Order: sequence, then structure tokens, then C-alpha cells
Amino acid sequence: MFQLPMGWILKPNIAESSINIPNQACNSYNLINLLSTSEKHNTNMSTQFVNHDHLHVVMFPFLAFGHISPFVQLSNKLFSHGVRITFLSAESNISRIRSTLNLDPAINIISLQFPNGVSSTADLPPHLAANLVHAIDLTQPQVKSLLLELKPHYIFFDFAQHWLPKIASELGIKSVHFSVYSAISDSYITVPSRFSNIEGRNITFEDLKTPPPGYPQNSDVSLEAFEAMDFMFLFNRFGENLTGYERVLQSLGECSFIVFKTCKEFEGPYLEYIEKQFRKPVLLCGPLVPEPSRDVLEERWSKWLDTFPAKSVILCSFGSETFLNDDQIKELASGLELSGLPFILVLNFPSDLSAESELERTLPKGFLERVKDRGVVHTGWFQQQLVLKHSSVGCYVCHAGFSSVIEAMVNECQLVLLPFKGDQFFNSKLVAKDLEAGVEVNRREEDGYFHKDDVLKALKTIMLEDDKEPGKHIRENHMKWGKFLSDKEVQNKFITDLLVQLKSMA
Ligand SMILES: O=c1ccn([C@@H]2O[C@H](COP(=O)(O)OP(=O)(O)O[C@H]3O[C@H](CO)[C@@H](O)[C@H](O)[C@H]3O)[C@@H](O)[C@H]2O)c(=O)[nH]1
Repeated sequence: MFQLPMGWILKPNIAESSINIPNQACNSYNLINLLSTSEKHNTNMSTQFVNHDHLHVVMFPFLAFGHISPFVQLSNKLFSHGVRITFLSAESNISRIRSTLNLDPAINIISLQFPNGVSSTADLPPHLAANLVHAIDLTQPQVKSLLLELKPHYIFFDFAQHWLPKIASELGIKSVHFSVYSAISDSYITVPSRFSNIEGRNITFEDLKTPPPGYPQNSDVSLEAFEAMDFMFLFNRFGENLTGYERVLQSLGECSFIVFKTCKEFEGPYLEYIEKQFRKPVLLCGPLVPEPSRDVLEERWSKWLDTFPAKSVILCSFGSETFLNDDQIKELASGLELSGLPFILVLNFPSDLSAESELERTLPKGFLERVKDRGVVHTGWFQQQLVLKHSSVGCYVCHAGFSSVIEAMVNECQLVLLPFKGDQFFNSKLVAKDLEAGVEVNRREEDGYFHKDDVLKALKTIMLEDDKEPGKHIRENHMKWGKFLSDKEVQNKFITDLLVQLKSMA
């Protein structure tokens, strides 16, 4: 039998674990019958008759936990301000939405039936994730009849459901494209002007290396070749006859308005650009700082972390759906080893691979033995927010997933950015260039390769040479943004301002 080498901790992926949470999903028809007639108002009435004190929002995220998570956070915030929320997802996601993602227990979830039984990207190897787009398309009749019954004021939906604005508008319901991506990312790729210079030919990655016409002038954002190539999948067909780009563009173009989980302080120029491109209101809910977790940090982590000095430990983890290749794992592990600092390295693998064998195969020979006194490798779901909060953790090497970046900022964890796909490249640029609050690992232009010395250099800048520039300046900015994000009044105002706008437009 496979023996775990010293220093390894293996925990099953939560999607496969046997956590037994009662399924609080309501059968859609039961739920509908429970609604009192007074709650079922006619959305075709003129707005003066709409009861604004009981705003009702239906949330419908894409079936990936990186998407479901921000929808849950926004739901909780709106719900705590008196908004009635109905959450839509697949049956098998519900226990995790309730437990790990902490959707307020009083919020109703309705489970949609998916024909092929698949429920989230966690169940699928990456090359099959596009099947979910097709599966979500097949829910149209269910979603339509639910909206007809529920008659919410708004439906907040994700990038994939380009058909929702039409259905919603037929029923007199406002559709809101809630972008789980940063504005810097959406404004660069999925805007109408992206194609204005490309007539009569196919778009290429070379086109994507430069911003679209009219892009904010004060920004020096552009893509390296390897980053631009990663976005080319958007110009392939995603289900039906539409490309991913067309799907998103139609969603953004036909919805009633757009909500971003960001703020003007972070991304003002990019938000203005999007507003001009789509000629419709762009509203903000602010960067969604998660509510403190209801869990406590597992003892095995707290005991281990307690043995190290304050702010000395590096956490490396890459969110819920980002997997590193062999070279990347080897160079990252070697860079951590060279730094001499304590670390937790979280590595996950596609669901069709065995994490144990992959770790054994990909980590440098003898690595675990050499670092056993100061390094731990973990695979599977991880208490990220609670570890980032621990006083010994001082640095976070991350993929620049937007939520992870915000969690590091509010916890005084310095950011080393190592993005691997899509919006992560832009989030990384936003933090490193615009906000100057983190360090990007240097990469090779053509293929994104990085060497262990590149990892070491970034770690040194922020952890070991922080009394020198640029580390000093970056740490100061990190603290400034962290304070801004941690200010409860600022956070509250993001939501109250959004609510005023939602009520006035209902
Ligand atoms: O083991 C884990 C993994 C993740 N998380 C939490 O899950 C969230 C992860 O969110 P994020 O950092 O945004 O990363 P992903 O899940 O990887 O997000 C996907 O979706 C994001 C948009 O929401 C995009 O920015 C990313 O590129 C995309 O990979 C955070 O709250 C983490 O604390 C855990 O608690 N434990």
C-alpha cells in the first residue's frame, strides 16, 4: 500500500468526502406552494406598486465553486440587509453551499435538475468542464417556469446563461449580469470593441496582446504571449453555435445592468470603460470581504503554525480549480526550499488523477525529507481563510483568484502572484501594477515558464528584503488597501449603496 512520506498530509477532496449535512434544498414546487399570495406580485405592474422593502433576488451562478462562492457571499450580504434571496444550483452542490460556503441557513435554495447528472466543475476533469455550459443551457424551461412562479424583482446570473436576459424580460423581470471577474479582466477581453480592428479574419493571440481600442489610457495593461494564448479558448464554440466570447458579450449586452464585485477605488477607469462599451449602468457591490468563518482552525494546523514566529510562514495555494503542471510544481517547491522559510504548499489535481501518485511523481526527489522541519504539503480542500488569519502566516503565494487576493489583503499576508489562467492574469496585474500591493513572479514571455530563482526573487522582495525598495513600498500599499477593505463602514456602504440603486430600478 502507498505510504505517506513524512511531512505529507492527505485529505480527501470535500466533493468526494462523506460530510453528512442535511439537504435543505426545497423541491421547487413545494417552495413555490409555500409562498404566500401577497409575496407573488405581478412584475408587469408599474414600479410604484412594487414593494421595495421586500426586494426579491434570484441568484443563478455557473456550476463552479469559484463562481458559486461570490454569489453566496453577495446573497448573504443582501439577505442581512432584508433582501429575500432564492438561490439556484444543482442538488449535489447544496450541502457544500450550506456548509463550506456558509450560505445563510434562512436562504432558500432550489435545486435544478441537470440531465446528465453532473453538478459542478469539481466533478469533471478540466477538458470536460465545457459540458456544464451545455447542461446549464438545458435548464432553460425549468428556470423560466420558476421565474414565472417566483416573480422576483431581479435575477442575478453568470457569464454562461446568455439566454437569461430574454426569458427574464419576457416575464417583466430585470436580469443582472453579476461578474465574478475583475473589471480589468472583463474590460480587456469581452467588450464589443475587441473585434473592431479584426474584420474578415479570425482573431489571433497576437490581437489579444494589446488592449482593445479606447482602453483606459493611464493603464499599461497588455498580455504576454502565453497569457494571450490562454484566452484563445474563448473564441471556440461553447455549446450551441456561439463562442464563449459571443456568449459573454450577449449576456453583458442584453442584461438590464451589470454588477461587479469591485470598487471604483480599485478599478475606476476599467468600470467607466465597460459602462461606455455597453451603454448601461454598471453597479458595484464592492470587493466581497467574506464574513468571518463559522469554523475553527483544525488543531493540526494551529499547533503546527504556532511553532513559527509571527508572519514567517508562506502559504501557497491555488484556489478551487487551478492545477499546476510538472515543471511548475518542481520549480515552485524548489523555490520554497531555497527560501529557507516555513511553508504550507497546497496542491490539487484534476479529479480523474490520483493526488497521491501525482505528488509522488511531481515533487523533487528527497524534497519532503529535506524540508520536513518547516514544510507541509497538503492536497484536498483546505481552511484557507482561517490559515491566512493565523498570526504566523505572513505571505501568500497564490493564483490571483479574486477572492483569494482579497482574503490575503484583509489578513496582512503579503502577496506573491503566480497566475495560471484567465482572469488571474489580470487580477495579478491589478494588484502588482495598479495597486502596487504584491509581487508577480517573473515568467518567460512565450510559454510562462518560471524557474525556482524567479520564485525565490519574489519571496525575497516581499519577505526577506522588505526594508528595501520595492518591498517596502509594496508592503505599505498592501497595508493601506487592507485597512480600506477591513473598514466595516466602507463595506457596509458598498451594500447599502447597491440596495438604494436596486430599489430605485426595481
Ligand atoms: O481549498 C480551498 C480552496 C479554496 N477555498 C476558498 O475558495 C475561494 C477561492 O476563490 P478564488 O480565489 O477566487 O479562486 P478559485 O476558486 O480558483 O476561482 C475561480 O473563480 C474566480 C472568480 O470567482 C476566478 O478569479 C479564478 O480565476 C477562478 O479560478 C476562496 O474564498 C478560498 O478561501 C478554500 O477555502 N479552500
